[in-house]
Amino acid sequence: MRSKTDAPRGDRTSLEVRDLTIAYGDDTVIDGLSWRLGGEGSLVTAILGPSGCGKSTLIRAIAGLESPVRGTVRFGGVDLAGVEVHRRDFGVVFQDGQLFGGRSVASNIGYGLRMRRWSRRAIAERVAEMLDVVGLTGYDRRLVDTLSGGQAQRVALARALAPRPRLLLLDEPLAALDRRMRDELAVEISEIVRAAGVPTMVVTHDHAEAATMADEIAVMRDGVMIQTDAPAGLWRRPVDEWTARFLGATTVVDAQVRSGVADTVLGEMPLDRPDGSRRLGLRPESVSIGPSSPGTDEDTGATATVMLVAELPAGPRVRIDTPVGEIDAVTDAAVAVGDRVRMRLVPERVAVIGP
Ligand SMILES: Nc1ncnc2c1ncn2[C@@H]1O[C@H](COP(=O)(O)OP(=O)(O)OP(=O)(O)O)[C@@H](O)[C@H]1O
Repeated sequence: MRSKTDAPRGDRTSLEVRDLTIAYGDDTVIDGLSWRLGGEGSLVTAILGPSGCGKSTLIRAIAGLESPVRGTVRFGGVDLAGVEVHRRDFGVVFQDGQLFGGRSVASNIGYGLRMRRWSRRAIAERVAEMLDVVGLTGYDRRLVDTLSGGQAQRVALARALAPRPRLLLLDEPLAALDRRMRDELAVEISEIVRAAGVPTMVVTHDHAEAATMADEIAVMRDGVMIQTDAPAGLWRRPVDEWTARFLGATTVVDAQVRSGVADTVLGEMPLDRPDGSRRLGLRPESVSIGPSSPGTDEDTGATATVMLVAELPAGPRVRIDTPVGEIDAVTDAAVAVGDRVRMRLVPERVAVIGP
């Protein structure tokens, strides 16, 4: 699909906000945020956070679409205050693409190039190249109004990347698409921006989407960056209970760590942490159940009763009654409602909460 790649431009770590404060009237949405985009080796950063936490506000402020009450947005060390949106050299894609209706695909993709006064020939070449990159070769004359949602977002991405921006800002680019198209396009966007070598910030509230696209995820809550980490680090070591639950932990249990073993009411698991108290975040995949061995399992207390069995595409999901209440778990064994079962914690699927 792609024939050429663009040379990386700009310093990957050079977008930075300092003491950024944004308000709508009396409502301060971001209050003194200092944050830098992109850790070492990271090209794509996802901002993940619940609805209303200020993700779009942040990306709009970086794009120059919101004016800070206080603080700065800097790129490459340069304060962008007073630098107009189109002079920031950032590509932006919104949820609904915001294509220019009544115009062709080629006209949309060439927009930023005409603004920059590229020659007609250079524009035609770049548009053809971008159509190839986003898999829409042959669509140049199509009116954008006739495109599917997925095609329209591809055109929006091509339009944003055509002028070779130094930063790409994606605000919920897949939110308006159906699940299958989202999954497909998340992979494609990730491949395209990596081939282009453009540092990218993508706002989403979908965990899977964030993990698919990004090397690094920043969790935002009430205008504050709570934790920034690679996806695996985030799932396994959330900084606090709120983050663990936001990332999908449905149950939080206390554990006593002694000599590399964490002991909980749901059973034990190896844990390479100093002796002491810990809290563990569990999602359904963190607990696996199997047949109980009467007499032995009962001693450890790690038994439960099956309340419900749901046959999901990824395998059976069970609801079990445990000493900490009803929780969801997974199983490979054939179990039925009412069965007494043994619980096993799956260490690599358990979130260890805290620094
Ligand atoms: N133009 C505006 N005028 C007034 N309030 C606004 C405006 N835009 C956003 N807000 C408010 O600011 C807060 C943060 O909104 P923002 O859109 O940045 O959140 P978000 O994290 O992107 O949410 P979502 O995931 O739902 O898009 C919300 O309370 C929202 O109602």
